[in-house]
Amino acid sequence: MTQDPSVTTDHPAPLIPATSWAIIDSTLREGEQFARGNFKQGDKIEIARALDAFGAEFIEVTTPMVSAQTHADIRRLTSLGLKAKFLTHVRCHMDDVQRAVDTGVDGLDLLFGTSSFLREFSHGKNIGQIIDSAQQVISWIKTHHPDLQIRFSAEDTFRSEEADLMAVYRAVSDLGVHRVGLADTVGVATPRQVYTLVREVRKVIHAECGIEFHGHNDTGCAVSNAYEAVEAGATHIDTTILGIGERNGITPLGGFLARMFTFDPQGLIDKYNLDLLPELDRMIARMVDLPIPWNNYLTGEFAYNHKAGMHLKAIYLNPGAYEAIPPGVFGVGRRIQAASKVTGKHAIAYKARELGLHYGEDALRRVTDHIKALAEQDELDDAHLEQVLREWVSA
Ligand SMILES: CC(=O)SCCNC(=O)CCNC(=O)[C@H](O)C(C)(C)COP(=O)(O)OP(=O)(O)OC[C@H]1O[C@@H](n2cnc3c(N)ncnc32)[C@H](O)[C@@H]1OP(=O)(O)O
Ligand SMILES: O=C(O)CCC(=O)C(=O)O
Ligand SMILES: [Mg+2]
Repeated sequence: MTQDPSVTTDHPAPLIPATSWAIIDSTLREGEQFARGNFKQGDKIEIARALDAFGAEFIEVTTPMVSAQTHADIRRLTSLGLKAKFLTHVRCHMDDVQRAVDTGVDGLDLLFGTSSFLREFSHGKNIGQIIDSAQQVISWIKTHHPDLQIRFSAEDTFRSEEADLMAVYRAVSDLGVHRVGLADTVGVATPRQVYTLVREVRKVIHAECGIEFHGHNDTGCAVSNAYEAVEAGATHIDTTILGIGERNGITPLGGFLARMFTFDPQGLIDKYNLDLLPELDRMIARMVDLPIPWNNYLTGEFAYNHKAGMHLKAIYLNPGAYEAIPPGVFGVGRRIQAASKVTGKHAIAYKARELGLHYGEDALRRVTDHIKALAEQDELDDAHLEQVLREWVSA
């Protein structure tokens, strides 16, 4: 195989520079809401260290209101001396905030549901009361803990009235939050809606106020929506390793990075230790006792499996012909599956050459057809292919 010429890191100006956004990895918050997310303190430390080694800029942890143990866990995490900044996700309520401020975190991610669903069935507050609570809580934090970053998110953003959202975002921006959050809590938003709303929000908040996007994957749009958010000017994207979270989860770290790599490969290579991604995915798969999905972005067992003859011919010449992202950058390998009924003579010739066998053109056609016929009968593996190639070369 030729050297991998598909790594193109010489874009003059990336379409979306990796410096324009940061990851808030929420495996230790949203991930704890996953059906099988039940991390003990040791697991949390392992996850936090792994995310830090990877280069995640922020690590979001569950609210200390959960329990005394969770409170102690957060204090332990923030004492590890990691480079990543810790944020804790708390209700917009004085009790929660006062409990959170002594955990050693760098910031508080406040939230309040603004949709009619959540106003009626979750907390019972109207928009005026939400703004009043935000004012009380944010002013208190800014007075007593001015070093803490503050983010305010309108939970269930995409089922909220736009006028309500703008009133809330304008108010919290005026109160001096560092970021506002848009949350697609039930995974219903379309990419276009995300793009449009981020642009609208940008108009009512201060220029230095960041925009965070949190997207669930109920309708399969979590990665696209995160991408559209960034394209529209979002500065922070929530991810979890393998996408774990409530129901079927949120934007997966690997999927989001795969998407963004195509716009600024060198930017991602500079920012993150991308080849640690497989370890992150394996770590969470082990902890939640589930396999990594076979079609997982980048790290799934078959994410880099190449099989069809037409593909294989080109792949041997330049893997970029059928790969958007070179696997080696993310610490994974590709697999050439030449032994199948959809194989072709170029793949078989290549395999033969690897074994030091030479086939003339006619013999190559014959052995290729034979291999295809065998594969029509039964699965063929590489060992069987090798055996056939050795037998037929002298036949
Ligand atoms: C979409 C998301 O993922 S949002 C984040 C979800 N995260 C969590 O729920 C964190 C884990 N949760 C917990 O440990 C518990 O739910 C606690 C400690 C937060 C609260 O527990 P409890 O006091 O037993 O209340 P419970 O969970 O039954 O009900 C939620 C309460 O939060 C209130 N609430 C809901 N959203 C908010 C908000 N944004 N700000 C303030 N209060 C809120 C509700 O009104 C309700 O309080 P009430 O009983 O006074 O009406
Ligand atoms: O705080 C946020 O922005 C997101 C909360 C959440 O998990 C959600 O809305 O799905
Ligand atoms: Mg969520």
